Amino acid sequence: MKKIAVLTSGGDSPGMNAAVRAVVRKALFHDVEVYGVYQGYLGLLTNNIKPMERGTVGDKIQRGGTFLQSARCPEFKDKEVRQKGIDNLNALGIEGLVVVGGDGSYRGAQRLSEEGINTIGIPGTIDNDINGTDFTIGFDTALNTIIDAIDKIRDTASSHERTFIIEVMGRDAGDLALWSALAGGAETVLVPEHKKDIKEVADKIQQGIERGKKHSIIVVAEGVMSGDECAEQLKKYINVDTRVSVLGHMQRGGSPSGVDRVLASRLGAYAVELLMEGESGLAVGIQNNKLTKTKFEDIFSSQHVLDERMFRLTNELSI
Ligand SMILES: Nc1ncnc2c1ncn2[C@@H]1O[C@H](COP(=O)(O)OP(=O)(O)OP(=O)(O)O)[C@@H](O)[C@H]1O
Ligand SMILES: O=P(O)(O)OC[C@H]1O[C@](O)(CO)[C@@H](O)[C@@H]1O
Ligand SMILES: [Mg+2]
Repeated sequence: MKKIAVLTSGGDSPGMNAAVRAVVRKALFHDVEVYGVYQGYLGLLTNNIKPMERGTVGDKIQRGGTFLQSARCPEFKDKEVRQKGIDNLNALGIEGLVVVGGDGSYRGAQRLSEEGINTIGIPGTIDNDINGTDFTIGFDTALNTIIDAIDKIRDTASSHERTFIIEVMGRDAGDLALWSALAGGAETVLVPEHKKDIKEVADKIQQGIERGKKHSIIVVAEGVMSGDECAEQLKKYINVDTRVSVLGHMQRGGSPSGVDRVLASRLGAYAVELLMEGESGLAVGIQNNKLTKTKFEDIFSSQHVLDERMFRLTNELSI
């Protein structure tokens, strides 16, 4: 393998730059040429592909976002459209591709691998919703951003004896909501994986007030309902002063944590090693602190599941 390329795709996540840096530096270390594809799969189609040197990824490890930029490119699901991207890679003599992204990006990577480009996925999403890895790059940073917000909101919630509803990201996956609720000491967490009766939530808050609690914090994943809707529903059962905080895209930004930088560096280098060994159609990950590789078909064979023990623990500790 003499030439490879790397791209970032889907929602950006802190640590994507560190992953790209690792891919570039590891490849150059082994005298493999590296290209950067800008704007994810869209850049493959528009031929926005440029050679990268060691210096291209200098001063990037600490930066949030992705300097390669990202895109949602729905037309990439079309085989004929994808062929244009494959032709662009072939024209440059690029034999291997590293895709840093989430589950949707992996679908595209799987197709490319079936259609003749050796492709390896790296899990880069704040959602932590990918099978085959305990953690995705960006989850730890986003989690800490949310915890910081919860801690600050708790101060003002307590001063004013208010119930705060904090809406966090997660359309289908409750990991960010669950982990932040546990770490932030929230009273209740609402995740897409579990239906929860709002009356039960209201009863719990009422019991807390009766025990002398000065504030309550509810973390709701956006996929369950909006923070405003949650407040509306709560009002049907309990008369408390509520406020809603929607954390939004701030959760996706910021300098990556040490954990995310190290994870990104390890996974980026491992992806290059696998390409050099002629591997394709799989994604790298970390399980029990060991680097692992999993075929895309195995990753997609089951749904990502929430840690049920952690879910129960969060409820037990917040009573
Ligand atoms: N079935 C598919 N076939 C080919 N390409 C796909 C497919 N699904 C998604 N993609 C490509 O992957 C891109 C990213 O997917 P998506 O928007 O779902 O984000 P993601 O990678 O899951 O990241 P995140 O969930 O963190 O935002 C899509 O815009 C599209 O270009
Ligand atoms: O930036 P966009 O396209 O609005 O996407 C937001 C979504 O992306 C994610 O951050 C990552 O998939 C989700 O948690 C969120 O719902
Ligand atoms: Mg996704």
